[in-house]
Amino acid sequence: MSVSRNSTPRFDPYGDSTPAADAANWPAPSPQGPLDARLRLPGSKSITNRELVLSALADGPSLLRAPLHSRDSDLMVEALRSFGTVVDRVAGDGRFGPDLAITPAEELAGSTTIDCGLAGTVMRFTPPVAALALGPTTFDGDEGARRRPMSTTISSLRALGVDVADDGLGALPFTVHGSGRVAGGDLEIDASASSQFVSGLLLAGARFDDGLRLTHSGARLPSQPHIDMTVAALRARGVDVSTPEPGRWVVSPGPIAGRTVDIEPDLSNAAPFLAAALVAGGTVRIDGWPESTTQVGDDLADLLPLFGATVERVDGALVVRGSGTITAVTVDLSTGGELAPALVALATLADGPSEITGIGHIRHHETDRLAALVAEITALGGGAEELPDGIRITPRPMHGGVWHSYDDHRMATAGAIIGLAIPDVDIEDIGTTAKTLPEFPELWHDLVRSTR
Ligand SMILES: O=C(O)C1=C[C@@H](OP(=O)(O)O)[C@@H](O)[C@H](O)C1
Ligand SMILES: C=C(OP(=O)(O)O)C(=O)O
Repeated sequence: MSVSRNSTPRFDPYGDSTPAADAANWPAPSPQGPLDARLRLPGSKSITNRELVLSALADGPSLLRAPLHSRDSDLMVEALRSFGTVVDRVAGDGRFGPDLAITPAEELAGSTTIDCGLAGTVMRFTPPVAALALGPTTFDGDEGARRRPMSTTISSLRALGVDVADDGLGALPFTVHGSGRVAGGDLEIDASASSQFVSGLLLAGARFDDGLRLTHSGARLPSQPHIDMTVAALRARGVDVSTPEPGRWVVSPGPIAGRTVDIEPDLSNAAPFLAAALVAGGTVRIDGWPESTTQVGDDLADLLPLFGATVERVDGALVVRGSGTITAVTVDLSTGGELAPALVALATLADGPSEITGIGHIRHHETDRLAALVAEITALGGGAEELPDGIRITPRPMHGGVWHSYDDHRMATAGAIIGLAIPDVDIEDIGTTAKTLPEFPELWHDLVRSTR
């Protein structure tokens, strides 16, 4: 496959429009016919990183079975180790790497620097842990991480009486001067930029002297299922947490139990694979799909039929069939913004204009995803424009070219979806999928080769 370049200026969060070297680009494979794919996916990023934090804060050892091994989970492991948590790799079913045995530290120790990479879960979940540690912990991350909003984490810790030193920009880097304890109590925050501000505080709240009575007072709250996932994970470890009304959570002070947890496969990472059935036609079956789950990726079973798919749950698998025709949609995705890049990619190949709204906050994800999607789709000849709270996609004949990834795993996989249908799409930096799915290129090649 030849590497072709488009000359449309792209959205450039780095202020550096130098295109990546051709050598780094990955020719997106296209199938020879309808798919007949069957696969399993590695563990959920969101569950793995919650369970790692809870295991570090627990009053006894934990075992995470079939956890995710990726850049985001590795960064979380390293962060928790630097507080004194022991995390051992132990033999598991081996499919996607070892299990993790976690022994909490006797006392959490600060005096460390934590590399958050580009992981929202690390930068929003570990500062409250640092507040419980003794000594200063400095947080920093990738250049792109310094653009992600952190002011709610900083101001909420300060409101709880924790000393935090920053440069006043509400972003990384900053230093939490932990004193070994947090008084806790009442706290009002604005979590409209990310649900992770709520989850980070709830995860540590039971370890605060007075627990946590948290109220969200902003205009909207994205990603409610991710907060429900946090509440469920706490309850499974014996923490008394209630939600007396929407936007309010009460965590009683008390121990967090150690436990053995089977980590579910990552259902949000299923989005590009399932979307492929609609683009190429045929069937994609993902085994190990949980019967019930707090993962928002489960909503794909309701979302993909809107695009024209047939979806069935069969013997613990989710089976998606496409006819090769994709129906345009109008959908509010405020609960599942992380699914947006894959669904936007699908919409570029639909039979009419689509609007996906409720996702203004994804401007603060790994990159400004609305700007990045519009830039990359229009560069390949497609039609897309930003809305105040989302994106309008107007399908037009597209052509090959370089699809830029912006260090964003879901931008890279969105390009791969389009590349199933449009010849000569070359993905810049496919390696960025290692953030949550290092196996993506291999699994995608297997999917594309699975034609009947
Ligand atoms: O708590 C979590 O594990 C996540 C919450 C969501 O963040 P936002 O609320 O910032 O969208 C989601 O998009 C992200 O991928 C993971
Ligand atoms: C928004 C995402 O990640 P993060 O956990 O870094 O916020 C994502 O994975 O889509």
